[in-house]
Amino acid sequence: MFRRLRFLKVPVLKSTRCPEGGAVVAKCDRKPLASFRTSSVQMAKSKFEYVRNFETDDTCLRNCYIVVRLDGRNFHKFAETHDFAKPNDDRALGLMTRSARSVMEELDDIVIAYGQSDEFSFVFKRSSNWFKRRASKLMTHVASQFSSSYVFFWKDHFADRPLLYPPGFDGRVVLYPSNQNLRDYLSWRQADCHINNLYNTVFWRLVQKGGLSTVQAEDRLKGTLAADKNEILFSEFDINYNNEPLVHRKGTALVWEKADETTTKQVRVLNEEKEVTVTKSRKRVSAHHCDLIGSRSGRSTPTS
Ligand SMILES: Nc1nc2c(ncn2[C@@H]2O[C@H](COP(=O)(O)OP(=O)(O)OP(=O)(O)O)[C@@H](O)[C@H]2O)c(=O)[nH]1
Ligand SMILES: [Mg+2]
Ligand SMILES: [Mg+2]
Repeated sequence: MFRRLRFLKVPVLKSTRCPEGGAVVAKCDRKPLASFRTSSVQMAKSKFEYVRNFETDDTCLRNCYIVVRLDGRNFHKFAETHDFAKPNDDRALGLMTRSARSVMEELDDIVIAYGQSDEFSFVFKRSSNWFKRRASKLMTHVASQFSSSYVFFWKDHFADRPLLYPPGFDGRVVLYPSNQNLRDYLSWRQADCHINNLYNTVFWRLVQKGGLSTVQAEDRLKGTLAADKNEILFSEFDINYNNEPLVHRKGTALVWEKADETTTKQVRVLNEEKEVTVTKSRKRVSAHHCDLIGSRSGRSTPTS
């Protein structure tokens, strides 16, 4: 440490006694501290400043939707370690949604978010100039707000299950220049939700109720189409896949919606206390489990 200081030629401070009170004061045996600061500031502006040029410009192209997608790191293991229910754990899905809601409420310009399994996508409006559209700033703010919320709200969703280690989420930024591209992106993520959920629903039925081992269930489902899986569920387990919970089949979309909030207030009118009701229209994040794209009338009723 001291060797490093010597190398940097930092002035060495010596302690000395005040003649009056005996207090220890610092004394510099080279330049006064103020002049050292001035010269180091000058150096930072001149000699060292070139290092800034190593930073790459990651400004997102204007006029595009900016999508930040997060995905849980090694959540296969995380789900096993924390005994997530198979194939869907509603506590875990609720916690993902709670964390995504926090991202939307705390950060600017997110118009819609969509999540399923261990992932969530956040769509920034095309005109957003938040953090000068710098991809790294946007992505890291989303990832850190989401991760800290996931840990912060864990106990609200897993009351009797302690968090055993800190989870992590990776992030990526993708730009979509047209409405159609964005619609297709969201459709793609929702199709992924559907395909995985159908597979997982049949797979775990075969294991949990059908008495197959995981290897046998995998073999049974090899090469099957969606119609075959629906048929197995219906004929062997009396399950109509279309009646499975929407949140599992469609994932969760978060959007801003206006809602009226009514409060009561005490006011003094002509020296008399009166109670009045005040209604204000506020924007709040609401969750939907529906077809994101497709029939315009396919919107389901909000669940929260
Ligand atoms: N049991 C259970 N597991 C879940 C649930 N949600 C997510 N998972 C697990 O999380 C995994 C998410 O898949 P991926 O994101 O592709 O894989 P990963 O293990 O997170 O690996 P990386 O994302 O590559 O780090 C699933 O395969 C499940 O194992 C759930 O509700 N219940
Ligand atoms: Mg993952
Ligand atoms: Mg995933």
